[in-house]
Amino acid sequence: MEIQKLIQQIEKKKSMLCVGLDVDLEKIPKHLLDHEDPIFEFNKAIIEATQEFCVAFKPNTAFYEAQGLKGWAALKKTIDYLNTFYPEQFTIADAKRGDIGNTSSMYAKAFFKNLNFDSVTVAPYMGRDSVEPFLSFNDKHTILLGLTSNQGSEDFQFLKSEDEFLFENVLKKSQTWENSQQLMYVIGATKADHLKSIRSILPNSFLLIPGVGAQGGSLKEVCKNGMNSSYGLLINSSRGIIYASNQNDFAEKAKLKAKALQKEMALFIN
Ligand SMILES: O=c1ccn([C@@H]2O[C@H](COP(=O)(O)O)[C@@H](O)[C@H]2O)c(=O)[nH]1
Repeated sequence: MEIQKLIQQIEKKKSMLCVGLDVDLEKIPKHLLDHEDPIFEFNKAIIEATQEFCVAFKPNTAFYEAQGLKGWAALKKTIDYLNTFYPEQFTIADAKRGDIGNTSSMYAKAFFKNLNFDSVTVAPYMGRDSVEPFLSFNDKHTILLGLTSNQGSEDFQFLKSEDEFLFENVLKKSQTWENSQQLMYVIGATKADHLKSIRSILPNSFLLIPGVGAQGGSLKEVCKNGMNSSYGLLINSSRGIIYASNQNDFAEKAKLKAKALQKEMALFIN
């Protein structure tokens, strides 16, 4: 999907919400387990209930890979469902890949060609040649882990050299890579106090922001510090939406959570 189309959707829906489809069989309503494909049944209900309030969906592939072949099949059915019935939704495979060049090319093929996601998350640690194979897909987006939401981000991402944090160095260097205009970045909502300085490095890039809700990040702080003139944010919530209830009313409750987040975001969208 072209960025312009994503921006139009944000304007139309007054939403920057990304719904995370992190499906854990132990957390979904028990009655769904009787279905042949409980993960897909759950996703379909969540997508139907929340799509009017969001502009993106993000399955985290770990939750599907953990279920083996059945999980991968459910992931494929989910992305096909989105591409068929909601092609206006931006899709993110949260897979956090990256390897030597020829292997990265295969990861890119898997998520962009085979599964047909709009974007995939990629770890920057192996450097330029591990990321450029993803960037060679013209109509697709590579979302680089910039500053993550977890506590362990302190271990490496905040190491300082020549007055610069390692994560800042990663952001700057990645902007010199070929087709860097196709890069987006993951920045944790729990690190909202760094968003202003990140915007001085990346004034135009879209940022995927996980960590509101269950991880305690503030939506208001994220919007205040992280938006740019093209909105520039996709704000993810997974558990806070999809596990709002584990009863028969799970989809209705997810809808209410998505609606509440959209309402809060709308205050920041013209
Ligand atoms: O820094 C990061 C990078 C990725 N994530 C992922 O986002 C969602 C967050 O889920 P919640 O339930 O809303 O906390 C999940 O898939 C993470 O793996 C992140 O949280 N932080």
